[in-house]
Amino acid sequence: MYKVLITDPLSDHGIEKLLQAEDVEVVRKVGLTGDDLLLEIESADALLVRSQTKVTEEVINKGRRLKVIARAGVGVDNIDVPAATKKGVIVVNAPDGNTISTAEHTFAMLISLARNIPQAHRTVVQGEWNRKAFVGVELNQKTLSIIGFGRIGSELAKRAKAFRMNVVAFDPYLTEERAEKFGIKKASFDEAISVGDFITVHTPLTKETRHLINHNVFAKMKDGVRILNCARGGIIEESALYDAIVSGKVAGAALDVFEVEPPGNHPLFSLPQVIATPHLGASTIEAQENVAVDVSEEVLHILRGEPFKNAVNLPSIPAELQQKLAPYQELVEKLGHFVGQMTTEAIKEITITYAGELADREVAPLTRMMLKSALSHHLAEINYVNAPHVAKQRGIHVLEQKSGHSHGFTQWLNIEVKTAQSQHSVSGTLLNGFGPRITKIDQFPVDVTPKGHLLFIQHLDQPGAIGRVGTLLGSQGINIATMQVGRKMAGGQAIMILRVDKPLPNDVMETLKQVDEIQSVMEIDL
Ligand SMILES: NC(=O)c1ccc[n+]([C@@H]2O[C@H](COP(=O)([O-])OP(=O)(O)OC[C@H]3O[C@@H](n4cnc5c(N)ncnc54)[C@H](O)[C@@H]3O)[C@@H](O)[C@H]2O)c1
Ligand SMILES: O=C(O)[C@H](O)COP(=O)(O)O
Repeated sequence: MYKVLITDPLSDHGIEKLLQAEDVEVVRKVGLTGDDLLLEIESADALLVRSQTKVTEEVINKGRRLKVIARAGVGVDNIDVPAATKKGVIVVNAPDGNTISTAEHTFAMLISLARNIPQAHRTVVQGEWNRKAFVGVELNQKTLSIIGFGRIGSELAKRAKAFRMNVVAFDPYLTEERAEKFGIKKASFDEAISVGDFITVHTPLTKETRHLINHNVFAKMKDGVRILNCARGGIIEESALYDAIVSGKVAGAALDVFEVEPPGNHPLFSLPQVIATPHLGASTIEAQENVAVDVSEEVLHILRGEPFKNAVNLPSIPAELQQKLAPYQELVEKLGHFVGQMTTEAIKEITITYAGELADREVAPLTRMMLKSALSHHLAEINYVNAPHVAKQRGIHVLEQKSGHSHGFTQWLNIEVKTAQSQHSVSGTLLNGFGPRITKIDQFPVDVTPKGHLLFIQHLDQPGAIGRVGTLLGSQGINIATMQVGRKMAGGQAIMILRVDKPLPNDVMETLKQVDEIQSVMEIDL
C-alpha cells in the first residue's frame, strides 16, 4: 500500500483516481509544517503540494520511502529540486493545467489596470461617485510587451491580439516562425522594454530572472508604462517598482505574486496606482481540477513503475522516443547488472557504445538506465533519477559514444567498466522475436540469454574442465539449465556461463574454486 500525503488544498474531484486506487492510502493534512510534516513524510511514498508547502532538503531527507514529489501547478520554487535529485526522488509538476486560467487572470488584471476598476469599485461601495479620478486608457492599438513567451505568455498574446493590441515578446527561445505564427513581433529585451505601454513578465524565477526588472530597466521604459506580474514575485524588484511609481515613470502596476508571500502590509499597497490579488492566477475550478488530475495520474504511474511525463528533475522523453527505446530497456539494464556484478573494485570510468540502429537514436535515457543498473551493485540508494548525479559526485567518468561497427547485428551495444586494477566489458543485442542476448563478455564471444541465476567461471581451455564442473554441481544437486562456453583460442583463456536453478551454497562455491583449471567463479543474478 502506498501512502500519498497531500499538504496543500487540492480539488476533491481532481484527486478521485488516487482516492479510488486500491493500492493507495491518501492522507490529507492541509497546512502541515515543521515537525508535523517531518513526522508524516517519514512513511510517505508520495507528497502532493501546491505552492504553500515548503519542501526543504530536511523534509526530503526525512522521507525514507519517498519516491515522488508532485506539484499541482507549474512553479517548483517551493521544492528543493537539487536535494530531491540527490536523493533520487522524482519531482513532477502539472505544467499545462493552469495555463488558460493564469492567462485569463493576467488579462483581467490588464483591463483592471487600464480602467482602474479595483480603485473605482472601492470608492463606489464607500458611497463616493468620483468619475473624474478614474479616467483610464484603451488597450486598442497599445503595445503589450511580453517577457517570457512560454505557455502563459503565448496564451495571453492571443487574448491581447483579440483586443487589437500590438504584441511584442522577448524570450531567448522564441523563434521568428513561432512569433509569426502568433502574429506578434519578436524583440530584444531592450526593445521590448522600451516600446511597451504595458509590460508583463511570464518567465520562471531563476538566477537570471531574479530582479530582471530593476532600477536600470525601469529607466529605459516609456513614461507612463503599466507593469504586470502574474508569474513569480522577485522577477520585478519591488523596491525599484515602488520608486518608479513614486517618480511618475510607471503609471500603474498589477501584481498577483510577491517576493515574500503573503506580503503583509507592503509599502507598494500605500500607492493607489497598485492593484493586487493574492496569487490567484491558477485559482479557478477548472485549473485546480486539471492540475490535480494531472499530478494524481503521474503519481500513480510513478508508484506503479509505469511511464510518466512531466518530471522536472529528469530530461523529458518525447512519447515517440519512449516507444522506440522501450524494447532496449531490458537489454541495457541486464548488461548494466552483469558488468556491475563482474566488477568488484571502485569504478573509475564507464563507457557505453551504441552501434547499428541505435547509433541513429537519441540514447541518453538508455545510458541513464544502464548507469543505474551497473552502479546499483556498488552504491546504495541509486536510481534512474540520481544515477548521473551520483556518478559525477563519486568522480566516475561516464562516456557515451556511437560507433559505425555493429559486429553484424542490427543493433549492438557495449558497456565497458574501468577500475584502477581491471577492466570489464559486456556486449549485447536484441534478437528479433527472442529478446536480449549477451554476445560478448570480456572479448569472449558468447550467446547468453541474460536471465536467472548465472555462474560466471573463468578457466583454462583444457580437456575435462567442463565435465568436472558439471560433475561437481550434479553431485551437489545443482541443476544446470543452460551452459555457454567462450574462448579466444584453443588451450587459452576461456569462460563458462552456466544458468543454474538455485544459488550455490558457500562450500560448493569454494570446492568449485579449487578445480585445477578454474581461475575465478562468480555468481551473477539477472
Ligand atoms: N500566478 C499564478 O498563479 C501562476 C500560475 C501558473 C504559472 N505561474 C508562473 O508563470 C510563469 C510562466 O509559466 P508558464 O507555464 O508560461 O512557463 P513556460 O515554461 O511555459 O514559459 C516560461 C518562458 O520563459 C522563458 N524564459 C526563461 N528565462 C527567460 C528570460 N531570462 N527572459 C525571457 N524569457 C525567459 C522561457 O524560454 C519560457 O518560454 C512561471 O513562473 C510560473 O510559475 C504563475
Ligand atoms: O506556479 C503555479 O502553478 C502557480 O503559481 C499556482 O500556484 P498555486 O497552486 O499555489 O495556486
